[in-house]
Amino acid sequence: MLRIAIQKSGRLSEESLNLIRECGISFIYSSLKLKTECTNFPLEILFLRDDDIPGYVADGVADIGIVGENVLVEEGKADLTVERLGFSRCRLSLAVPRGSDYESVQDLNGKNIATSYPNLLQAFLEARGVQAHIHTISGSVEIAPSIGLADAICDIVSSGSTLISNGLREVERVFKSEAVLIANPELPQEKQQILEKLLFRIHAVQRASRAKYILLNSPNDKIAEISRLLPSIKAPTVLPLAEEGWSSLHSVVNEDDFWEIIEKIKAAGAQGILVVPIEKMIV
Ligand SMILES: Nc1ncnc2c1ncn2[C@@H]1O[C@H](COP(=O)(O)OP(=O)(O)OP(=O)(O)O)[C@@H](O)[C@H]1O
Ligand SMILES: O=P(O)(O)OC[C@H]1O[C@H](OP(=O)(O)OP(=O)(O)O)[C@H](O)[C@@H]1O
Ligand SMILES: [Mg+2]
Repeated sequence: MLRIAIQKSGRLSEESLNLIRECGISFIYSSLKLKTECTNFPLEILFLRDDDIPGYVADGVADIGIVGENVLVEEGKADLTVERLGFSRCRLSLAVPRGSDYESVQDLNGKNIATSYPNLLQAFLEARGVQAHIHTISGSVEIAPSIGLADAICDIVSSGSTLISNGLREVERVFKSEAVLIANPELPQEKQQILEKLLFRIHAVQRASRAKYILLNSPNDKIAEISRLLPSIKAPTVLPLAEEGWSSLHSVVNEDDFWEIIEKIKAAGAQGILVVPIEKMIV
């Protein structure tokens, strides 16, 4: 049985649970239970505070875990990373009171900065030759300037609305983060095999989430041209339509390139274009 540690309650929790579910793994979830065994895969889930996850994985209390890169790097455990997961994207930023005359990072020399990420902040300031006083606090960092605790803050930003609500202005980006899967580097072979099975499923889910299945009708004399414009796993599928001279083309396109491809194939004569989500994708 492989043990995975995920955040009990917070910004990582829902998507961590979703990822496990999308891998076809079932479990009984109750917000009061701190541990659950999956029913159809050799996995046990531990629900923990996110800050504790890198330490537990490094010590082998949990075999693998899901945590924000910001916490992982802050704790000096980046080498545990196995896979970037693409959710809970955010940044660690420096912010100052909105009315402040801040111009460059040098203005922070000698200033007090409140943060929950002293190591990441120290490394950022050191690289720019800035010496500031770092006050480490564990939460509600955005309140610090308004209660006279600090001149600036360094905290997680996503939409920026917490900064705005607290009269702050983002001035420097210190670190970019997303959720990552981490693993103990010395897993016994049986656990390593379970991890590989899990990774195989995660890759299928990730690939599918970026891809769309596309179906379209094409005049037979345009099949070659449209096929050249369509990316695919191997080559597009071509099926005859009930109407003479027409075929249906099926393929897989990446979400990022999607609109550009649609424009081109439409111009080349494609009609009746349907785009549908893909649940799993194994290549
Ligand atoms: N607003 C946000 N948008 C996207 N991701 C975020 C956001 N805030 C935080 N994160 C990411 O999610 C992680 C967990 O954030 P959260 O605010 O739930 O942590 P926490 O309050 O320290 O939780 P815990 O109680 O488990 O210690 C962060 O370390 C960061 O990687
Ligand atoms: O830029 P925004 O979209 O406003 O998000 C940023 C906020 O989100 C996180 O806190 P969260 O809401 O998770 O609460 P917490 O303080 O309990 O961690 C983070 O610590 C910021 O305060
Ligand atoms: Mg925490």
